[in-house]
Amino acid sequence: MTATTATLQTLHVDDVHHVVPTVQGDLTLLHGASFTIAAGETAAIMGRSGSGKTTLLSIVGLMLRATRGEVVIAGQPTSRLSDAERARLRNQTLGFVFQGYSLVPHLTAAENVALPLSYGPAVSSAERRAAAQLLEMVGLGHAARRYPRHLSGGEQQRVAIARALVRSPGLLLADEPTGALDVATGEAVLDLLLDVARARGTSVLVVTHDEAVAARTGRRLLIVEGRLSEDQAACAP
Ligand SMILES: Nc1ncnc2c1ncn2[C@@H]1O[C@H](COP(=O)(O)OP(=O)(O)OP(=O)(O)O)[C@@H](O)[C@H]1O
Repeated sequence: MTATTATLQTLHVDDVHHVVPTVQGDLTLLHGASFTIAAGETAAIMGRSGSGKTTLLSIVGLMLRATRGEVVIAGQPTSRLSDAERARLRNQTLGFVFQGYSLVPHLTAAENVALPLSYGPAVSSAERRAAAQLLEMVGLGHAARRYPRHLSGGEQQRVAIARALVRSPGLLLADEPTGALDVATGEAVLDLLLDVARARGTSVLVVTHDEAVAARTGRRLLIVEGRLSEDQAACAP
């Protein structure tokens, strides 16, 4: 891969297989998944419950090692990296949004957004300002001092989105980000996530089984029993 293509590809997944041992013998959860996400691209991974979506997202998010295949993030092949190197790359290049918000209950909204900054080098005043700005961007500047228990589900997910973007990741990974919200709130939160990510040039890979969520992204990948393909039906006129 040349340096130019590497910088244009936020993510390259090459022939990823994942096999887990079970009492009945080895179970293959992923059968050679391959795809590329370009810089600034938004895509959805769709599939039924149990098809392997979360397994694939965990591998892309460097939380799980694939049995075979390669995941290249921002031009960096990851399969041979140590756990510490993978953790560093994850903190530098990836942001995460989950269904359950996963905010720290005893920290305010502003403190939750700034939390990822504390994992790296000392926080600069510019980074603190950026965290405050992000809270404004998700429409919660007025709620900076509130604790998660005093925010609605939609508001908590907006805080989680701001937190995921605070270190300016190249790629945002979202696993069923609207799954715990009612339809209207979910749509508003997803639109916000995509708008804020686009404004910052961040690629987005969202796992969902919701057609309405997938329709808002630029591209759909379909996973059926661990086999991934482009969703051609979605591309049809
Ligand atoms: N470590 C494991 N050992 C055995 N089976 C596993 C393991 N991890 C996942 N599975 C199984 O692999 C399949 C795929 O799981 P995965 O969580 O990736 O599916 P999913 O598409 O995200 O499902 P959902 O939409 O319900 O969250 C499921 O049948 C799950 O039970």
